[in-house]
Amino acid sequence: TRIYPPGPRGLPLAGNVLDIPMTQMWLAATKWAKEFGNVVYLHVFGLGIIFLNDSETVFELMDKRGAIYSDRPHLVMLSELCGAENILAFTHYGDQLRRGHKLMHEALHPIAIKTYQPLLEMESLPFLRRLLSKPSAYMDHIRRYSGTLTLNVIYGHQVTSDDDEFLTIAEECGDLFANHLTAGGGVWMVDVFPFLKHIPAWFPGAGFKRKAVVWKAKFEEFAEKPFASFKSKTETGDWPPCFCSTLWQREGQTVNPQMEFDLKWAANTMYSGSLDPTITVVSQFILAMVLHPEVQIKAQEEIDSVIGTERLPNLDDRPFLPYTECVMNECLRWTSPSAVGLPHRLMEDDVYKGMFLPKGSLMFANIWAMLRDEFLFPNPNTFDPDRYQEKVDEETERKRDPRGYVFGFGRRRCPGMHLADSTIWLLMASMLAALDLRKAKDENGNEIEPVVRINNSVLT
Ligand code: HEM
Repeated sequence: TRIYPPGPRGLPLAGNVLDIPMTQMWLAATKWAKEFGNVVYLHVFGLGIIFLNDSETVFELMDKRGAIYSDRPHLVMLSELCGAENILAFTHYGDQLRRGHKLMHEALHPIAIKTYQPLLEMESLPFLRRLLSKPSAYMDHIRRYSGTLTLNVIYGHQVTSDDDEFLTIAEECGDLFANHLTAGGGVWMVDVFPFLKHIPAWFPGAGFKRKAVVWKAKFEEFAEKPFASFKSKTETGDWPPCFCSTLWQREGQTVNPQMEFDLKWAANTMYSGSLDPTITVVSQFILAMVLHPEVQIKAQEEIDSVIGTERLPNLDDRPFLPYTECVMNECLRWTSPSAVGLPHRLMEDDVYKGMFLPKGSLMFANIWAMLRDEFLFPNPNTFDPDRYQEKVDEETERKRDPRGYVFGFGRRRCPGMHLADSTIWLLMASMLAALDLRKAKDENGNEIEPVVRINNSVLT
């Protein structure tokens, strides 16, 4: 007989459909972990949903057995009807993904991203200026910084105004994606009952189909327009160095339709994948600094003493600013930008420590719980950058680096992690060097206590 991993007992047929919350899923997952252990099994109408709650299990399965743990679930609404299947984060494990990964890897490996360093540094000053002129709109400034930078790095497109056409499309698509398409956890009725996709759009109750037509067109515009603008430059040869130009040039005269398709979607994937998490980490950093002025002062003193007050920090300064590094580590850990990552779909039946893991199951790595491991991170709910200064052996040092978790695992691990790491460090260090981040004040001059609310959708 097959022994499934333990988990909450569900309804006879529908399974755990009532147990799975649509928001803050990591909190429920962490509660189950305490009750049931490192591997927790749930199912919804027979579809396995498995949480892996500790790093050893995740590395054992998602890394070492990556050959069968690297697919993504097939979501009819998201992938088929809205056309997101070409965005590589949702692409099935196979040739298209491999080609896309190869392109992204060429542009995003640690040495390649050094070429973007001047660009990153160039954008920090206008960002700080905008922040100083209107601090309350900080989220808009971070979004604009991140969007501007990504458009430049990927398409060589210079943003010159706030109403830049491509920034606007990216905003619209980001909003569609987070607040409409995946708002209910990314799962639609048509995902549970795929035959519904055949009902005509005019049919009563087929509102999802009418929405999908509009959203698909928007996503295609998002992939098409910046790429078309890049392509128009290839005719004159007047192109700044960027992800697209580097790969286009490498192909010489022989850019075939497949390469063009791959490049277009890899570029779009990088653009859509980079915006949200970068914005999340930087806003979490601002929150942490506002709540912990003593940490902010300590980091500012370090920066002032190492590089002085005459210039902004740059990436070459990074190795000489160890405390600032600890602050960044703790920002990545404390409210984890990605709490359960993106689900990996198990491609074959598997057995782990005697437990049967059925083919087709969705595997979630409980990053939130791993970053709250009391052995690696004592008092895990406390924001404490000093924890990284404590001397530990090499293995613990490696294990307590949050980068080993927040970017996901195995063959689907985030290809943008080195770029994200540099971008975020530079933003944090520049803000520490130039600004004092403090609580907002009300009309009577009293400080407003920030409300800490982490409320991501089910996927993040
Ligand atoms: C702090 C910033 C970021 C965080 C925390 C983050 C986190 C993640 C996570 C957790 C995944 C899923 C990994 C898995 O399935 O195991 C992922 C996938 C991905 N990320 Fe990131 N990411 C960040 C920034 C970026 C940037 C800057 C880019 C591009 C330039 C990017 C591109 C991607 C892509 C393309 C995927 C899909 C990979 C695949 O499915 O094969 N990310 N990221």
